[in-house]
Amino acid sequence: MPGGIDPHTHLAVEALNTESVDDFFSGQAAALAGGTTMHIDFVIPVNGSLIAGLKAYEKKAKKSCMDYGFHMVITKFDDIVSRDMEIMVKEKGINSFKFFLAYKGVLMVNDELLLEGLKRCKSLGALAMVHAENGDAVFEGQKRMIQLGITGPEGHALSRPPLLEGEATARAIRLAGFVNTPLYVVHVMSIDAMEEIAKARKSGQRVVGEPVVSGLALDDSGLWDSDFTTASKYVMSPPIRASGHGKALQDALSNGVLQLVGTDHCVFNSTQKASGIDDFRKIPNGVNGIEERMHLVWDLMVESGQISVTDYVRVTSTECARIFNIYPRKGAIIAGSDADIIILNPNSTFEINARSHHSRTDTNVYEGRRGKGKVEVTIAGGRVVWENNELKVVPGSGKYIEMAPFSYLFSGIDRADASYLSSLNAPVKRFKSTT
Ligand SMILES: NC(=O)NCCC(=O)O
Ligand SMILES: [Zn+2]
Repeated sequence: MPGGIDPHTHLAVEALNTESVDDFFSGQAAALAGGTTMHIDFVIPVNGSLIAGLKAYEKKAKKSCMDYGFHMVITKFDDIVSRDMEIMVKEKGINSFKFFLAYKGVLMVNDELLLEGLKRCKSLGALAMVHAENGDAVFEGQKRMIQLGITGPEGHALSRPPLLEGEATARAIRLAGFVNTPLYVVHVMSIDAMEEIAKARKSGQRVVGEPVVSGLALDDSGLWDSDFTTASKYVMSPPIRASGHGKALQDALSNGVLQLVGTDHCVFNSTQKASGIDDFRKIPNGVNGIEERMHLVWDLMVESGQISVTDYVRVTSTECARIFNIYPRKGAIIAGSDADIIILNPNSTFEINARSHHSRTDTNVYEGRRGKGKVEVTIAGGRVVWENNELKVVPGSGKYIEMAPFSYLFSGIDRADASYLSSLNAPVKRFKSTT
């Protein structure tokens, strides 16, 4: 089958945080060992400059051992950002931008900025992505937990409940509908958010919902573990939810309400996580998943009979290639496409643990998990890079994949705009009556 494409990773963020290029490569090695042959990574601008941000990331990525692409994060909006967004799309091969509705005072954008961003994305044919949690309310929830004396990792989940994810998802969807531009909701973690996506899609709105493997496979019980190292490894945002949400997200993936599976892979080791030992607000957010995604999605969804093998290929590879406009170069095994191929043995078993995984991080949120369906061979660009449990990666062999704007999600948007305009019956030509 075609190699996996992970639409949502933060390997470069990890490497920037630790100033260690090795962390970027260890994440990539993990990806290849897990059957993912391309990842799309988030670039967070340095000092608000998209161009400087991209340069910093490009430096890290030079010795990449696998194919990769970039999304770009927008944290402010002015004429310079607007121009830089155009450069990113027209010259740098970036066709999506992420807006954080959470992380108040750091990355969060308000509705005015989100609207400006949505309009700019639409004009460039770029896909707007949202991290959907109400950051103002999260801030309030965090204060509430601290006042209650809840300073440990469980306070993270308690301070940002599903309703805040549902609210922000609904708001982003409505604003994207108002602008009439496609919207991609990253890391959908709750029933509340999923139901907003279901409603919008039913009405015909172009909304893509991305569950991540942690949201599908885990529940929040780990956050209540009495060992801080164990509990803190599960801290990510939106939080891993109470039991019941994961199964609902699985159902939504199998019935088409949600379209593709990402990881949001963004790991911090236990020393980094320990910076929040006295205050959950200081625990860096993020969990692993890039090595586990293909295995766990197979085991959870195919082995259990919830989706077909064809649907597995769609949600782990093909749909991502189509949304980010790189199909059929990626996401397919046909003449002319890159020879990114994996062999997954459905009868072979896997067991996950931090001792044997390929990321440099020292914990794994799936520790001890066993299942069926193991990637035995990974071929990237026609070269075997993983076989007999052995990695054969060559630094520098990975290519930067440019992604063109105006994916299929934009087709017909202009006609919908035209019919909206003709439906207005305005402006009304008026005369002023004389009395
Ligand atoms: N999700 C998370 O906790 N970490 C990565 C950054 C983000 O996507 O919010
Ligand atoms: Zn996010």
